[in-house]
Amino acid sequence: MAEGIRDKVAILGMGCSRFGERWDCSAEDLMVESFAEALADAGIERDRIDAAWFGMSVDEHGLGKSALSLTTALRLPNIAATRVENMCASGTEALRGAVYGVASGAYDIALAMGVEKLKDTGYGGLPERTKGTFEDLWFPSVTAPGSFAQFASAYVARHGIDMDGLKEAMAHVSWKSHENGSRNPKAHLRARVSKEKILAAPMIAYPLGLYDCCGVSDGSACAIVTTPAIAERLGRTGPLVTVKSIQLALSNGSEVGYDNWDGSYALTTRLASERAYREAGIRDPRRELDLVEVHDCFSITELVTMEDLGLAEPGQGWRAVLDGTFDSSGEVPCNIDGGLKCFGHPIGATGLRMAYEIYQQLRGTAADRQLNAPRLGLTHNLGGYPNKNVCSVSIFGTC
Ligand SMILES: CC(=O)CC(=O)SCCNC(=O)CCNC(=O)[C@H](O)C(C)(C)COP(=O)(O)OP(=O)(O)OC[C@H]1O[C@@H](n2cnc3c(N)ncnc32)[C@H](O)[C@@H]1OP(=O)(O)O
Repeated sequence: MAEGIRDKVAILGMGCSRFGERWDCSAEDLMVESFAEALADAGIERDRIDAAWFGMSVDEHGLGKSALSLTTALRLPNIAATRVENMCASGTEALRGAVYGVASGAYDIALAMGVEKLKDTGYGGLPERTKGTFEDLWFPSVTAPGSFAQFASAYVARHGIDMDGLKEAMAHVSWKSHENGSRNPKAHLRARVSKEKILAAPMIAYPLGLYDCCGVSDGSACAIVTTPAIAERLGRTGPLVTVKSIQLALSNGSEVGYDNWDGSYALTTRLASERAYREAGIRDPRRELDLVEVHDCFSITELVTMEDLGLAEPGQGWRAVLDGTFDSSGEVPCNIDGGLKCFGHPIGATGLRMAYEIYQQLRGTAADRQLNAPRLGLTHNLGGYPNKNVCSVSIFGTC
């Protein structure tokens, strides 16, 4: 029976670029920025890295879908490197490759890098033609805000609450993200915004207004991983952060193909989190998890995800949000770094950016955002649309 990866791999170093509108930088510059931080944090030279995984989602490369853009940008020493793509879970997919490579014993030290340079492409949530570097990207009939907005209408229909009540809870989610983002020097959108302003904002896709949407950002994040024994031999100081679980669940068509999914929740989040909790040995996530970083591409996604992860009862997530359960001072702080909403959402970097925040928090290096001695944190990505998606759930800990 497969025994999983629990505690077989430790994070030796992590880095994250500043996110935002980085017109002055190339994707290579962004990768060098996060890689330099991760190397310094790991305390190793680049030639100690045995293998690399590279997550990127939107852009086609002139070099095909290889990882050459990574190995040339970082001048990696002719090692094995693989590009992976799994929508918004691409960064976590890169981390999964690196962690599994080390856990299998094939490599001592591996790198996971995620990057996306979205602003240059014109990518965004509105329905229009966008430009890739080499290929036009064209979403003629569906947009991300339009698709995720349907979570909200399905949620009110299923749970019999009114849309005004739900909008208030969604405004709380966005208000919290802006509060958290304002304390993060690497975040893209750092302005604090009142709930009144959030509720009065222009509509993007009913009922999602401007502040219910994540930003469109450039950025990169990376991790260098190894075994706990090698980390110790390398003289790693401070709390050792290990990977407790990484699980993925992908839609198989049942949401759209059968009639028992009503659109008010993400089936894959429920499946991936059940598996992740089992692998990590977690029985009561709300009590055991000290913080979570979830895929708040839209405020309603965060709210629904709290229920799908078992952090709120079905139909009660909106109340828990309004009670402050997921605020920075709440029972389970969520998206303490600003989340996709305010840190930004350069798609291939997002999963690793979330891991970066958990890593900082567990090591006690999160500066103004530091929580009181957290020991266990979770990251969650939902790529694609509610009716057909890739979900990843990862758990990291120091215990
Ligand atoms: C992809 C998957 O697999 C799954 C997913 O994650 S789905 C999510 C994918 N990502 C998206 O859909 C992105 C959604 N967001 C957007 O498209 C855009 O932010 C938007 C359409 C909501 C607004 O874009 P826009 O109207 O072109 O705004 P833009 O011209 O860039 O900026 C105007 C101002 O609003 C601000 N702004 C832009 N987006 C903002 C946002 N989401 N929240 C707060 N402020 C925002 C800008 O900072 C700017 O402020 P200043 O005037 O003070 O400089």
